[in-house]
Amino acid sequence: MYQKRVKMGIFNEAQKYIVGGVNSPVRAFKSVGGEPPFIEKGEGAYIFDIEGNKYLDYIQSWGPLIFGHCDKDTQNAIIEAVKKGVSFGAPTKVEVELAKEVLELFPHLNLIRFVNSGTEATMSAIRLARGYTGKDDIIKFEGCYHGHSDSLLVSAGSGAATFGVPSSPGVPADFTKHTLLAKYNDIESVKKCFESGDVGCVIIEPIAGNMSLVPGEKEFLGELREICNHYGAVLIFDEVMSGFRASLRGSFDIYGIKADIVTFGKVIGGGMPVGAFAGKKEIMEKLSPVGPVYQAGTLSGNPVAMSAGLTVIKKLKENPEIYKELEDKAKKLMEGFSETSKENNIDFNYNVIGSMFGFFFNKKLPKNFDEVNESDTKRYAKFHNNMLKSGFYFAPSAYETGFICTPMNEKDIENTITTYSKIVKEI
Ligand SMILES: Cc1ncc(COP(=O)(O)O)c(C=O)c1O
Ligand SMILES: N[C@H](C=O)CCC(=O)O
Repeated sequence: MYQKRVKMGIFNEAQKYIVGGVNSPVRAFKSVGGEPPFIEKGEGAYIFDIEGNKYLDYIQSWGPLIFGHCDKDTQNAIIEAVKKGVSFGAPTKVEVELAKEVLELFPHLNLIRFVNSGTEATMSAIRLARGYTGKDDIIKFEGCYHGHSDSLLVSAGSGAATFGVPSSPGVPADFTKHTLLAKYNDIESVKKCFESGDVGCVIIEPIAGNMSLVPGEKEFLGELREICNHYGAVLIFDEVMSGFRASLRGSFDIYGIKADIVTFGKVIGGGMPVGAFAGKKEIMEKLSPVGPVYQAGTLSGNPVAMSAGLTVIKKLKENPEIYKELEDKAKKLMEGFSETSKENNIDFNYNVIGSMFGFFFNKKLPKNFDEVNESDTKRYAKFHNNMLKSGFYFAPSAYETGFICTPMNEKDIENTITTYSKIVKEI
């Protein structure tokens, strides 16, 4: 496992050329301290850094790699696609195949558009919803993260929460005055927003994975659907993270609630840069070139990314039993952590949904962002450092979700629990 971190100075070197040494803030380890390992390769459940250290990887590229690193089927699909050419900027058959495979799963989603990231998917979905309803105001929820587009970077979770800049400088107040903020799992706060603005759309992570893991309550999400119907607002479920992760059909399998638009990313691209948004025909047909709402992308529907995504989605559809297996492993991990914490008088609470897990050093199980913020993030930092030193790679922020992949076995989970019981006195 972990040997030692030889100081190669690559992080210093990186900071000379790349802002903060990283290309996405949370990777810089600022909230947990220390230096990020630079990763050389992955293999199944494990990653290896450039100093030869091996880590059991509970991040899995922030969710996409449900079959772990270097899954042979995904790799082969990518290799075969690359052999034919990496990009054409023209339609390809594989886009149609992936679209069919995805839409087949959701009776309420008729058309899809592929983009290159989750950020693009949510940003475009919002534009479409505004174009469709003709109303500018949107409701978003505190602690939910939908990528970094201007109107959604308000009281956001994930890296924005980690770095204490939930509403970013550089976003003009004029751009965010149409973003109304509601409290997660609190329908009264939603009603107030509807009464105070001209709301055309509501965007939510039905299973919030960017303030650690906080699931929406079924009754709350049902009421949200009703209130959107009442006001003629478009309901967008952001399932960039939970899609094909929480279960095969994401929140739809769990709550049975039909959003008007659903955004996808991560798993749908098998680790390649992909996002997508899908919705009801009458809404999606407002999108260019059929309708007037403009949206485009030079590399959108990239054949290499589509081939990776197609392979992963087909594999998941053929093996739906894996979700139960992944959930059992996640539960085992969290129960083990919980018992150890209890024995050591440490406040600990957790959530598990499918292959996703989130835990809080907190007396109670949080239901919204305010309650998440009551968690002990200093203790999380110590947890993170000690586990990393022992060869276990957890998210470098208390505001992120953890992921189980299929190559993780019982022994991996047991080793993680045993290691936690060894380091628990240090936190
Ligand atoms: C729920 C959710 N929406 C949107 C995004 C943005 O996706 P991306 O980082 O691919 O732009 C993320 C992750 O970052 C996410 O977790
Ligand atoms: N929470 C984010 C994605 O889900 C973390 C990834 C990133 O911002 O780099």
